[in-house]
Amino acid sequence: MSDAPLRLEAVARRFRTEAGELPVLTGAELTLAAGEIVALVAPSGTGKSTLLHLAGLLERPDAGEVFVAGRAAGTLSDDARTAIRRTEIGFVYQFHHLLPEFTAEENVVLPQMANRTPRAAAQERARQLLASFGLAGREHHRPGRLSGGEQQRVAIARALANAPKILLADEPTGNLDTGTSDLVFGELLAAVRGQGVAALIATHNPALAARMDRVVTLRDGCIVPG
Ligand SMILES: Nc1ncnc2c1ncn2[C@@H]1O[C@H](COP(=O)(O)OP(=O)(O)OP(=O)(O)O)[C@@H](O)[C@H]1O
Repeated sequence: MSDAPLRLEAVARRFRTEAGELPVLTGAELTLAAGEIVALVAPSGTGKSTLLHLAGLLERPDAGEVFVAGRAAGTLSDDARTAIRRTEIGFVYQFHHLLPEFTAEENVVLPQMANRTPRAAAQERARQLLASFGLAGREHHRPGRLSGGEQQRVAIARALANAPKILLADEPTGNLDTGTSDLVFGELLAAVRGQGVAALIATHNPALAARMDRVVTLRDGCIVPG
């Protein structure tokens, strides 16, 4: 399935530490089908964030290959990888990483303008996305004036702003209380399903993982069914 949105082929990554070489990933294989939502559930320190960084072209593997929409990323220049990241991939982190001096709307507009969307169209999409997350009327609030759940909703809207094919999320509701986490996570899943985005979502929460299409884990640096 060469045109799957995301495919990892024998991906390996090791780090040099004071204690010696640490082989974190040793041959990770994963294919995300179009619109498929996969939970990545694995103990702390087994390489979930490392895997997401490689899948998102933020880092390069020591061996193996990452394919985005069938295109091998390894041979591409950093600029070409940045362009793919901007157009094809959305990221959500545990902490929202919103720009504090910009409003909610501007935080969703900026990645679109970086992608050459005209401002008016970007604003329209930002308003629609924010409204779909229940944030109508709060578009002009800065992150500091929003609750934790609202901030995370803005971060999800921002990740979806450029209509990516792939969403990568690292504990996207991990800093919220249980009730808010359940709500925001449900909204994230609904948005991802509604837009047909393929998603790889790391979580420690088995109840959240059970709401996805498939669960995988990491064992000895490889991806296995969870
Ligand atoms: N840049 C780095 N240099 C050295 N070691 C690193 C580096 N990045 C990650 N590691 C190590 O690689 C291992 C995997 O880290 P990673 O952050 O991918 O795990 P994780 O499964 O996401 O953990 P958590 O659930 O705690 O976030 C850890 O032992 C970590 O200390």
